[in-house]
Amino acid sequence: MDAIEVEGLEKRYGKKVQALGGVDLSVGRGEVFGLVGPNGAGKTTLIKALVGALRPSGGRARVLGLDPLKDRPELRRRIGYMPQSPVLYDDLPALENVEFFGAAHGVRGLRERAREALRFVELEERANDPVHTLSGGMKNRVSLACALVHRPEMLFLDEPTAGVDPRLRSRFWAAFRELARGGATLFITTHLMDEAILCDRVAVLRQGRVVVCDEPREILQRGRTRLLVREDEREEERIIGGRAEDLAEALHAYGLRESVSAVSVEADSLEQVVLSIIGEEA
Ligand SMILES: Nc1ncnc2c1ncn2[C@@H]1O[C@H](COP(=O)(O)OP(=O)(O)OP(=O)(O)O)[C@@H](O)[C@H]1O
Repeated sequence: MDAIEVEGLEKRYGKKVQALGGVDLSVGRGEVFGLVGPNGAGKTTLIKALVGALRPSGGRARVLGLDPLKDRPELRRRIGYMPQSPVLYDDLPALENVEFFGAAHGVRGLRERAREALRFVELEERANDPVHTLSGGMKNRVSLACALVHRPEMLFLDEPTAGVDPRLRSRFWAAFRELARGGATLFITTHLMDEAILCDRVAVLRQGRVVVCDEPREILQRGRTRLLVREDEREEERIIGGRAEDLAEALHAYGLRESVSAVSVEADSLEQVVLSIIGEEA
């Protein structure tokens, strides 16, 4: 059984807004799964539906084999959820915030486990500082510690690195990979394609529908490659497909003649490919 199974999931807000228009996707156990898409595409709505924080208007969702609404108490014990904006008690020390979440999950050996979670996000030395004295990035790290204090099998992270500096971002991603190596499944929304590329698979959501769901390198192959060849005094530019085979085929024509003095290749980035997919769909 997959960690997440979603079929035809719909969510309407009132009569006008259809936030999810029939989402189908599945996420395997131990996978690091990325969800990308423009503002308002429905990413947060989908996460909320999966953690049992809202009632879908239609379709079906299973997380760890459970119904997010009917089985919410059990689901909450087994998943961690880091919402888009940290929900923390500003006046309480970082450690007590983590303990609060741990206590809600009935964690045993609470103090030690909360310390361990803060150590994991490298904030142990700020454990006793009130949250309002921490920087934005540090608050995000406390929020991540709160989401994983009960060692969940599955983590939902809604833009966990928004407003986080590049060094800290790479630390977060190292932490995500470590959790996945330990067997956890991660479901992460992001706007950053250099993060999406680190996921095992990525779904692109647009206007409440999944338009692509694949491994990043497969998505990249949908892009275009710009080939520039200088031969004698002439420079020739060709646009070819994004697969390695497309490049080989295009180069056959030149046979690496000595007169070919320079070849340069520019492949679309994941961001360009995703933007063109979103554009095509529009
Ligand atoms: N509580 C709500 N009531 C009414 N409309 C809502 C509500 N929450 C979200 N929406 C609408 O649903 C759509 C999807 O919103 P959602 O927050 O899921 O998008 P998102 O992909 O997470 O966006 P972002 O990248 O900006 O965080 C948007 O049109 C949004 O305005």
